[in-house]
Amino acid sequence: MAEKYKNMVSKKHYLHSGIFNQTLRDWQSLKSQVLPINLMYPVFIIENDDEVQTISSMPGVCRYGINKLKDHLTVVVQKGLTSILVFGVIETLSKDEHGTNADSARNPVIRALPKLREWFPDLTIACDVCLCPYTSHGHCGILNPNGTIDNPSSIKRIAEVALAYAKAGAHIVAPSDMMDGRIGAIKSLLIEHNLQNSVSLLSYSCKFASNFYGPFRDAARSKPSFGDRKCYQLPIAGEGVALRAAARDVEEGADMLMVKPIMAYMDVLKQVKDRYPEYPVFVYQVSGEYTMIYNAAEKGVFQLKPALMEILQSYRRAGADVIITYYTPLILDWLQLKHQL
Ligand SMILES: NCC(=O)CCC(=O)O
Ligand SMILES: [Zn+2]
Ligand SMILES: [Zn+2]
Repeated sequence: MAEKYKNMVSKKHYLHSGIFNQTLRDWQSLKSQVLPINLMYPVFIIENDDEVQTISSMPGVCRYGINKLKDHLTVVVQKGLTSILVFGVIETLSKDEHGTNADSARNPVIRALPKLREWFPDLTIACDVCLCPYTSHGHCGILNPNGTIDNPSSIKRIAEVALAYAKAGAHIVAPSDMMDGRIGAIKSLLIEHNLQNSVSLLSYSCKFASNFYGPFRDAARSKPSFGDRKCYQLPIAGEGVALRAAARDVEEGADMLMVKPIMAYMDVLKQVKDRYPEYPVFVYQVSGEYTMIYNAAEKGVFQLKPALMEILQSYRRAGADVIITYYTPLILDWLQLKHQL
């Protein structure tokens, strides 16, 4: 008999009464909603304006020449896309010690920015700022002859590249290099050029030396030719140094912060958001996370849509304001469908 269990739940401890239909469930979850404004879409731009290249390590993701990117983005913008994060990828242009082609006139991002601004006047455009896709050694900064980071030269160069993207039309510059002092260097240079009111600075403040970047290095042709990035990207278990990195970037003038990757770093996200509630916090669902989820769905571990929405809502619940994800076009499709119901 269940009789004796009848009065076991006190009045205020019934939870079912708050969640028995979808609207009620949504009300319990409003702060973790995923809307178009919460998504930023990373795109790879190549030199040949009329080419599309598939990326074998990232099924469903392509690199686009600017004319092809126009067609692709036109569709996604119609579905509600609000922002993109642009990466340049070079093939025939040369790579050297200083990453000369990061901001040369022939750089695909420099060439694309004015066109993107013209074609998509309501789209907010962020540019990843780093040297690794453009240096002969594939590291994110300038190196000393012994292979260590030359930090002063690196931040001078990174700031120059950020300024070039800003001048070419980027609304947001997003340095991912992890050199010490780059946020301050970029902010000062932007102010010097009177861009303090029109260009925003999104810091990859907590970027870890992760195992999840593999497919991206193939996508962006940015693999280091020797060594690894452990001397400048954060140690994976380094909670304290990650929080110091966020604090420093706030101090140096970042407008927005980031935690990257995210799946294995949600505790860091939570702490960063709790410490800096007044700053928008971005998370980057990186290439390895993208591909891992894709492959799991392919193998029937779960259905892509409900599982991915569960993952994205968990990032919002943990404090993410914006999620940078290669799944953005697909998610926007789903969100549109939901509104048509
Ligand atoms: N600055 C971008 C990366 O370092 C990697 C992103 C990814 O793996 O998707
Ligand atoms: Zn880099
Ligand atoms: Zn990077």
